[in-house]
Amino acid sequence: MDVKKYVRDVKDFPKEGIIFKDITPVLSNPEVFKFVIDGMIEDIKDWNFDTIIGPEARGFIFAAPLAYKMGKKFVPVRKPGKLPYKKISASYDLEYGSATLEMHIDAIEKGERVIIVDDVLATGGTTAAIVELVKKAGGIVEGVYNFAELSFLNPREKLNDIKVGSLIEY
Ligand SMILES: O=P(O)(O)OC[C@H]1O[C@H](OP(=O)(O)OP(=O)(O)O)[C@H](O)[C@@H]1O
Ligand SMILES: Nc1ncnc2[nH]cnc12
Repeated sequence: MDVKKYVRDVKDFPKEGIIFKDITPVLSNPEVFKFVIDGMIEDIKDWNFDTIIGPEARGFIFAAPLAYKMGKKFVPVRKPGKLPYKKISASYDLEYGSATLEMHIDAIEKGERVIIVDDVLATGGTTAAIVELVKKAGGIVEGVYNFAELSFLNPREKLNDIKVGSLIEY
């Protein structure tokens, strides 16, 4: 299946000069969404991890079904002020601005192996910030896996020697 047919380019959103990859046509077609989730699982089935971290908001859409189907623990990383308990935080730049992400202080145990799952890997800023959070908590990043990767923005440069995979690449 040509999954890219279901990703819509929206010019100048949310800022002039950005071509936004709109995933809603993937989500509105149950057959395509199933193909995508199953394909993502197939790609990472041999990775060695206990836990999937998903960043708010679009990361949740892919990370949670993967955690459910693979029988793994799910950890949400959220925008500031959303998590109720004690938190650790990291700030970062992304394609269209800068932001802070938070994770519960007890979300990950020392030595726990985690992967980070998101919809789009663009500059890599979001993922690099989550790697920092996992390291602060004493966890080990097994790898990073995305629905779509914007390789023309060179996100892997920010992620050094971390294993990176993506279902589709631009
Ligand atoms: O690689 P980067 O340059 O960091 O960009 C990728 C991030 O940007 C988007 O999230 P956004 O912060 O727009 O939030 P949303 O999921 O709530 O829409 C996307 O879902 C990724 O998490
Ligand atoms: N161009 C883009 N499209 C969709 N999500 C993004 N997150 C960062 N850059 C993006």
